[in-house]
Amino acid sequence: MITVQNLTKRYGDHVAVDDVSFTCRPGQVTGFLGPNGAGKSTTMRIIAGLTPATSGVAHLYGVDYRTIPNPATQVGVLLDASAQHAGRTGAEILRLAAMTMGINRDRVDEMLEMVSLTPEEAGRRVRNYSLGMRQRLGIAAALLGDPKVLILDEPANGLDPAGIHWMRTLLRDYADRGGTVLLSSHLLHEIEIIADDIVVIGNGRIVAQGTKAELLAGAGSRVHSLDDEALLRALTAAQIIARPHASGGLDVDAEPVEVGRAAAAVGVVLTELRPADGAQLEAMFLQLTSDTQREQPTLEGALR
Ligand SMILES: Nc1ncnc2c1ncn2[C@@H]1O[C@H](COP(=O)(O)OP(=O)(O)OP(=O)(O)O)[C@@H](O)[C@H]1O
Repeated sequence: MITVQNLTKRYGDHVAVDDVSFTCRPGQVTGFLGPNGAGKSTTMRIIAGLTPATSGVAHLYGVDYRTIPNPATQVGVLLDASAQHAGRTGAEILRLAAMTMGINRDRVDEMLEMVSLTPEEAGRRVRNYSLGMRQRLGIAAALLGDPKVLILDEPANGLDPAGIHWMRTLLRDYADRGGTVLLSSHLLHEIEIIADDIVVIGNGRIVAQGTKAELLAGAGSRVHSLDDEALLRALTAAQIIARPHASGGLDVDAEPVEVGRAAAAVGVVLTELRPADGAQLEAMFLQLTSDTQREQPTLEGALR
């Protein structure tokens, strides 16, 4: 369980984290979303005892990280996969960590196998690792002490699609066994699939939080039919707002059952009907953080 209460971090005049409060529940994956520079890493660093807060508290099971004896056996942290000693091999890094934690070295081989680093790769120096291999090693290090809480900053960074799928399964399994996961990611689709709870931060302030179901409730439907024009007319007649989607079909501000009813009433054949997905989280994210998004420069100048 992670409890963050009225957390503020100032760097000089700059407020990086501004009165932030949220809770991460055991058995759930909490997705932490926000644009670049929103304050995600700073918040996670404070929770993991690496940066002092200016005010407010960040507690793990009711206590400050820095007061936990042998914290790596309670809290697994992956904040920067490139922060490992580049001159050591993956296996050496894990063995040293196991020694520091006072845990059995057999666990190192178990973890290497779990993150799919082969013995040959584990014997290579980390400076020669790809980003995805570093992430796998970082995840192995975070899980080494069999902690109850995981704090992961952009763990999917650099992983290939199979790696992302693997991580998703791993974290789901971990949470299902009662673990608490706080996970930041820029991959909104990933968060949409894996997170149970979502916290959105913009400019250091929380702009939304809740269960994924709450935040995406009423997100509407995506529908494809053999006659979208007739369907659009039928929906409009039923006072349901709908608009054509850029890649075909319609986005509808109503639940699938209402769309199906309107289509059935006019005999339009549906080829696909489902609750709106990832695009909806993206729309929510962009809307909630619109004040804090950077301007997107056009390519005009660059292409000249
Ligand atoms: N040590 C520091 N000194 C001064 N400013 C800092 C320091 N660390 C972070 N900041 C500032 O605090 C703000 C929040 O940074 P943070 O790294 O927490 O954002 P983030 O949400 O993790 O961003 P990203 O998605 O780009 O990783 C930024 O404006 C950043 O420049």
